[in-house]
Amino acid sequence: MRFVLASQSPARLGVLKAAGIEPVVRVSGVDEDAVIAGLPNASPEQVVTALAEAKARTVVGDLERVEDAVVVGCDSMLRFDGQLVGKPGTPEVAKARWLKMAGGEGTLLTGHAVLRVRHGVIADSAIAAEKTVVRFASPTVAEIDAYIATGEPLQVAGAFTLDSLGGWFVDGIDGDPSSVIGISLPLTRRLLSAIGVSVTDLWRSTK
Ligand SMILES: Nc1nc2c(ncn2[C@@H]2O[C@H](COP(=O)(O)OP(=O)(O)OP(=O)(O)O)[C@@H](O)[C@H]2O)c(=O)[nH]1
Repeated sequence: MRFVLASQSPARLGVLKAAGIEPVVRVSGVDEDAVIAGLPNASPEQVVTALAEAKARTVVGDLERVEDAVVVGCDSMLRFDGQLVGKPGTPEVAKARWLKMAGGEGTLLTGHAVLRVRHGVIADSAIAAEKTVVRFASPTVAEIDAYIATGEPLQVAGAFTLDSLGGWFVDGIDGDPSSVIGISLPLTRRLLSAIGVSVTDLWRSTK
């Protein structure tokens, strides 16, 4: 069975490979702003699951010659201070966010879409969001500036990482750590089971 990760995220790929999966990567290139614009009254969970599903569905057409595949799409955003935010985009936005985040907490939501695809046709799907509460430390302004200068915060949802430089500034989490990094292993296991796939079988499968 082919396992297709519809994401450019090196972190998602790393989590899956460390957990015994050898995904084929197919970047969806979905216009996330366009999807969000079409969801004016959606809840945060609805936004991240809609984005995850859009990403997964986008790559299905490439699989016409594949008899049996699983396609996984994900999307991560941070709910903080009453807002749902993705990547900061600029150093200025990253700094403004960190000045607010320091000493506080937010909820990192990751939407997951798991599709069963046979010869390019979606045979089954399972979609859900995982939530992890993140308690931020209180870095100094100089530490925030140094962190932003590395460029890392600009590449990630919520302008922080758990497993890289940002880890110095996270006091703790309540919930699934893999979901914060980009893909929840326990939730993905449950979604795979819902479409008739046992994750342990995937450990032995090749690309
Ligand atoms: N390493 C790491 N990456 C994180 C963390 N939190 C969020 N990210 C990354 O931030 C990015 C969130 O943006 P998304 O829009 O979900 O995904 P993307 O990177 O744009 O890639 P696509 O799935 O192709 O859209 C993902 O690459 C996540 O892996 C973290 O704690 N650690």
